[in-house]
Amino acid sequence: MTIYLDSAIISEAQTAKELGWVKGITTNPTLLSKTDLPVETTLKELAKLTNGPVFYQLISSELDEMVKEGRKAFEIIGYQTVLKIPATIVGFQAVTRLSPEINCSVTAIYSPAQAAVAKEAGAKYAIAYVNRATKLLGDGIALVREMASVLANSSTEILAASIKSPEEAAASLQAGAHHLTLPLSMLQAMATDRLSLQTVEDFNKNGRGISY
Ligand SMILES: O=C[C@H](O)COP(=O)(O)O
Repeated sequence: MTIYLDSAIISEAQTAKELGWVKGITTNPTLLSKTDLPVETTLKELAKLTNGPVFYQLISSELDEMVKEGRKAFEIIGYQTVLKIPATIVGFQAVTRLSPEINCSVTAIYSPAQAAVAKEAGAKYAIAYVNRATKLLGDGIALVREMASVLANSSTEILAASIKSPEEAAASLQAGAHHLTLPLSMLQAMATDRLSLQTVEDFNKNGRGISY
């Protein structure tokens, strides 16, 4: 299992790096629009702040343009590149073209059938937007479970995105997601429990330890 930061803000990537257990960064066009830096600069800086993958989502919608954009992203980010390619007919064509040379994910999957196509196209990751699916379809966790069933025994891994609570993050993993991507606030929330803080306070109040 791997947990990624879902952000294009450099200071957030720095904070996530300092957390130590965040293993990569996912972006999308909306997240990239939240910084004034040129996209190329942002992607290069994000890549410096993680040893893991940096996900870049293609914005072109025509096949040859998508292939060009994907190769350009690889030139900018390098070996850490994972392309996010939308789950559309042309998107799956682009995955088929690009996956032999660059790691690809299929993003915005809303059905187990699309997950099956992502696998056949050669995607390394199938991305489920859990909370959006709950809002649009009724049960985003069920979508992850159905995708896990379809992708069992394949090398295509499920990345759960659009997570709005620690409970939703844990439920996604229980349903079969291999990885999570979360905004910084959600990463911090996942690591925090009021009872843990209370318990530690109880131990430390009258407790003893080594001098250093
Ligand atoms: O790109 C993936 C994001 O995790 C989607 O999250 P969102 O539903 O909050 O936009």
